[in-house]
Amino acid sequence: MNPNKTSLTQKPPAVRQSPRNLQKLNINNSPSASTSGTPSPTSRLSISSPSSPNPVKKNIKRSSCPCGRSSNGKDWLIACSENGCKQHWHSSCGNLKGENSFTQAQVDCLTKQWLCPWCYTVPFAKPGNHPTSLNEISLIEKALSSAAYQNITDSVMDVLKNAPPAIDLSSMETRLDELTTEIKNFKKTSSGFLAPSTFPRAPPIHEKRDLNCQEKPFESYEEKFLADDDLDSMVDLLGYLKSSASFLPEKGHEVKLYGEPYSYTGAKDLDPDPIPPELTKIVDLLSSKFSLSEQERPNSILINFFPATNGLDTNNTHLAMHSDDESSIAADSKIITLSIGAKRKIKFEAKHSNESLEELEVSDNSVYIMSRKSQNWFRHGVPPPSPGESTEERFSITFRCLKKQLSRSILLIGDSNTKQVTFGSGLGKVGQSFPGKRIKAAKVKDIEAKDCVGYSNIFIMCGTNDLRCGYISDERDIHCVVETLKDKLIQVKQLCPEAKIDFPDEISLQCKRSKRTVAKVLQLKGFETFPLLSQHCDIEIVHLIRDPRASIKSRMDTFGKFLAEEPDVVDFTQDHITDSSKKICGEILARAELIKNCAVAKTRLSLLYEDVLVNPLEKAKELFGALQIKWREEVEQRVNISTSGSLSEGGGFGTVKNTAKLGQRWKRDASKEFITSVEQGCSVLLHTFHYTPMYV
Ligand SMILES: O=C(O)CCC(=O)C(=O)O
Ligand SMILES: [Fe+2]
Repeated sequence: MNPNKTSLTQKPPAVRQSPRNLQKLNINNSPSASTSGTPSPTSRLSISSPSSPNPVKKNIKRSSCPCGRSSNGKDWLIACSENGCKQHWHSSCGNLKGENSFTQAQVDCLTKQWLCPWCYTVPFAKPGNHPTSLNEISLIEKALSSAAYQNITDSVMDVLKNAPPAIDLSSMETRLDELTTEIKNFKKTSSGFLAPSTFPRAPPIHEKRDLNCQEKPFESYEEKFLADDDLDSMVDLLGYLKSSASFLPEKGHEVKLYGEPYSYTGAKDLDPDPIPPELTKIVDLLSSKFSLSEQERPNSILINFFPATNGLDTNNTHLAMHSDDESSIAADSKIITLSIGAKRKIKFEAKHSNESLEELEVSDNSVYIMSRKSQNWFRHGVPPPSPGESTEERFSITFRCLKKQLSRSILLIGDSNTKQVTFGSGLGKVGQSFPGKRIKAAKVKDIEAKDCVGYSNIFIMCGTNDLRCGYISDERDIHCVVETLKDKLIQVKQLCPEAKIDFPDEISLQCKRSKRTVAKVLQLKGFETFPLLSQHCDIEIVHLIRDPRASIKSRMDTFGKFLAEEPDVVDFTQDHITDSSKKICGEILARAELIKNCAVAKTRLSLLYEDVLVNPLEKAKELFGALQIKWREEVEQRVNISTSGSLSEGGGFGTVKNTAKLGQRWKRDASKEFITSVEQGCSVLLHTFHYTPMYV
């Protein structure tokens, strides 16, 4: 929880410093001129009332509001930024209701390009320009109805009221720089981050890097394992291998491999022989005795031969400390070792602390079992006998379950967006060539490093839900999410150093070619602080707006059954759809307004999702143009390929879609009752962005 939450709703102090081009009423010095020049039509603040009268300006003093009244110092007096105007207005007369909740920095930012009711012109396009605009009614008229505007204004004020107090931007900037470097470094090396600096909020929740596990260094040990007959045939096989010089030397011992090729550090290229009948019999015995499934059945057998020593050269009979942590060994399998010959000690140690653990003394005809997972926490080895100590020869026959394609194994840890990815065999499933599984983690805190053990590729796809939460109110909360994710990634990296780890770019992505950092933000609460941020960062905003009937349907389908688990999700039961839709649309409109008014952002662009789906190439070019990114042939090909497939290609996560059909799918899937409820709740948004209602 955000420890500062309560302070966010506190009333601002009674005495405030006057911001640039703002003055308290009754103070008579003239305002400083706006520095922003004439804004483009799309950058105009549209929360002023367009139906205000247009009184003659001449007789009104510039330092006082056209209403001619005093607000006794309770209201801000705001100067219009239009060069030829510069008229001052009480914020409430200028339809900036609730302005007392503004922090000074917010007022400063918002008023840079504020246009008063006299100068403001409507930024919306004429009806008929949008492909979904089928009727000829004057949408402008509808959009300009004062009720609609009041609704928007209220939404904006709602958001602003919950805005955080003014932040020490210089320290925030430092922290942001650090964070950018941290993310860059982490992406590059997938290792250490900088220590958190003095960031002006309660420190992020640093979860304990808990690398403890439920695994034991070895699971079981059993003596007198083979019956006499099986033992005799094993001894015969080992004698034959020795006499036929079949073992290949390694440091401190010799080896012979059967079955699936097993490669490990320090191994010469071992050319395996097929598993002989004597060993197949033992594999059968192990499988039934330890109830191994077909997926865990050993298919690779490595025999180690430890020569005898009379105590003179004890270093010729040992196996160095190591872990059998190769990704080719099935994640959930067991490593089983049968010992034949002299009694020897097996040493274990904890990898992350280097602590030595209890030794296991293995005798002739005994079996000990280690889990594959335990290999990421523990090392094991066969130490040489003490100098002067003599020992007879020993063989260890080690059984493993290997699969070549496991070197591409995948663990997908993700939120509900990933639930469509299914592993296994068959059409539409991932698994034939990329075996693996999905583990649910709705939020970053749910990521468990121990789940990653044994997988070659780890995809972590969650974070969106964290950013949507009610307690996210500004950048510092986002930092907390980033810090938690960072901690989790470090844990995973520590535990699975060999695994390739990838995580979503919901939070940030570096584009080297265009030298930009891209942040994809989904319904981010606290977006209103972006104007503040953008004073210190070079910000370009692309706002993608989607038909609320489609997006609410999609949210309902995704979260419908997660309501209890994710309390921040709005209520989508039929009786509440209208209210929930109203709330969602209010937030979207408020965000649209804030983006439009973010005077300092270099570029602001609004795109309708449906337009992008219908004309992907044209819209992509428009986007590249607006952001001044060079259009390239490869991009054109990419857009064409990914937007002209069949609708279902690749399933929900496919990267090829027939986008033209996609945008209209909600009409097929949603009921009339549902659409009607959403249209009732979203009438303002539908009209504002020229979506044609079906039933309301
Ligand atoms: O000989 C033993 O008991 C251990 C063998 C082993 O660790 C290995 O083959 O990887
Ligand atoms: Fe081993």
